[in-house]
Amino acid sequence: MAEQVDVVVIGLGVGGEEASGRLAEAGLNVVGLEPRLVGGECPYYGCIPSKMMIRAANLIAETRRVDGLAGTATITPDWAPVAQRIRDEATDNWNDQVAVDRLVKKGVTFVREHGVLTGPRTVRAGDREFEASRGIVVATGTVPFVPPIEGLAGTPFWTNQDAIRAETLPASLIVLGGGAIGVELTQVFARFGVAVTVIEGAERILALEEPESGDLARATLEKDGVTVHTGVHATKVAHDGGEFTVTLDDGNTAQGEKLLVATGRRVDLARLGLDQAGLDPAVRRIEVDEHVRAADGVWAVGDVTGVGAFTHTAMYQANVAVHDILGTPDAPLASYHAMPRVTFLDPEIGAVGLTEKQAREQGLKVATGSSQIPYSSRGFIHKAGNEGFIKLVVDSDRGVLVGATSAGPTGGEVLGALAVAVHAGVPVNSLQQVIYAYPTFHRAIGDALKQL
Ligand SMILES: Cc1cc2nc3c(=O)[nH]c(=O)nc-3n(C[C@H](O)[C@H](O)[C@H](O)COP(=O)(O)OP(=O)(O)OC[C@H]3O[C@@H](n4cnc5c(N)ncnc54)[C@H](O)[C@@H]3O)c2cc1C
Ligand SMILES: NC(=O)c1ccc[n+]([C@@H]2O[C@H](COP(=O)([O-])OP(=O)(O)OC[C@H]3O[C@@H](n4cnc5c(N)ncnc54)[C@H](O)[C@@H]3O)[C@@H](O)[C@H]2O)c1
Repeated sequence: MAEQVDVVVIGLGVGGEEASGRLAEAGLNVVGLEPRLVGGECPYYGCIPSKMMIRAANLIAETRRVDGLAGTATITPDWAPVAQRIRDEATDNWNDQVAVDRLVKKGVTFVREHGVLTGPRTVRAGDREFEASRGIVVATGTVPFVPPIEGLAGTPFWTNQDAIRAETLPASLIVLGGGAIGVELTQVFARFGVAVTVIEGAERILALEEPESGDLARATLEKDGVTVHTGVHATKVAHDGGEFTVTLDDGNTAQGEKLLVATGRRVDLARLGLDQAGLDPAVRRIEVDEHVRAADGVWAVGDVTGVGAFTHTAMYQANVAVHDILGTPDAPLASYHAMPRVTFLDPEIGAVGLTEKQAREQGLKVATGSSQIPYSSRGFIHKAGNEGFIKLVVDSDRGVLVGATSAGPTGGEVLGALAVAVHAGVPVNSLQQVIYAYPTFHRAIGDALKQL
């Protein structure tokens, strides 16, 4: 007999944890299913441990900038405190008891099982079955996409999970894929002395961002001693027990003690039973409407929806789902026109909304303005490590920003102002009247606006 509940949440990563906890706190009878770690990818293998690694790597780089600005400094990089901090402070050695307790305290019935839809409102979890009167929230995230390259399957390649777990570092590393995961981890390992080679199939790394961002990221990594191949594909991977050899379609080869595959993510819906809820199990993402509804009585949140694979997106969609399920009057509707993202390189590369190319492809009449951080007063003062730029993308017909990039020492923080402008459609002539404090990095926004 199916147990009667209000809501079943399948997958308790960032999105599912937020949705289930909030719904339970609102008084609903909520079951949360998670076979692995409550919290998902972000706290255990993603955002948090990777940003701890980045913090450490940036300290090394910043120490190396002391010479000539503040005296002399030497640093001997040591991975041990980073690996230890990831175990002690980020992941509790990959133990989620604290997260489980927090969720249960909010009133969620936690079941450590894989969930399978068995009908429009029913979910099987191990030997239990639940019938959800209000509905089901699918928050099952993604898994690494491993491309079908000859020889790759069966080799001991790393995914992000292995990279985050590393207790010792290899002498050399090949990184397949120059997206967010690839470039962030590349810079970390390079700054700790690993000889890193990046292989990216697209013409630039950070291929979906402005070309200026990819060029800056490449220059930055090369300054850290990284070898970057772009516009080339791996055709073959071999592992001889000690070393990987990757053959490229331009005839070159790359060698490394480890190989990190960071070629994107994919949904893993094969065993979810989506067809039982009237959804196509072969989809590459679960499409949702502005209420994040996927079907009658089914909501989907987070990476599984394919709308920007970010923790902030999962939280945002969870909030929309919670209000819709609770029937809140004037519930918020999902809109992604001001999607922010920050690649935590040094310099940080933040962006919001459309790139110039995307805006043109949408048929907008586009104007752009840009400024260079090193030529701003604050950039001049900062000196070593001051690389970066602001780029604004304007819909000239409406006179509003539709996209922007902010790269620099605090590029992700400066992005906040631009995200507000794109989100709220603040008129450009109003942005031009803002008093930008002197001498801040964000004052470079004012310089870029002068070009419009
Ligand atoms: C290295 C790395 C760095 C990142 N850095 C950032 C960053 O700095 N900022 C940022 O915003 N984002 C970052 N991300 C992305 C971020 O981690 C994801 O966007 C976020 O985790 C998505 O949350 P989610 O809830 O959709 O999915 P997930 O966190 O993937 O959680 C999904 C959960 O569902 C479970 N599940 C799957 N199938 C079932 C089933 N059938 N039944 C029950 N449970 C199931 C899984 O076990 C998993 O725990 C990073 C990702 C990586 C890999
Ligand atoms: N700072 C952040 O917010 C952050 C950090 C890390 C990850 N993430 C999220 O995680 C997601 C996954 O990250 P990711 O870096 O794996 O994916 P991605 O989609 O960002 O980048 C994958 C890259 O691999 C390349 N690629 C694919 N197949 C290839 C092949 N066979 N050979 C060479 N290159 C190939 C693609 O062209 C692409 O540039 C991102 O989309 C992002 O949303 C976010």
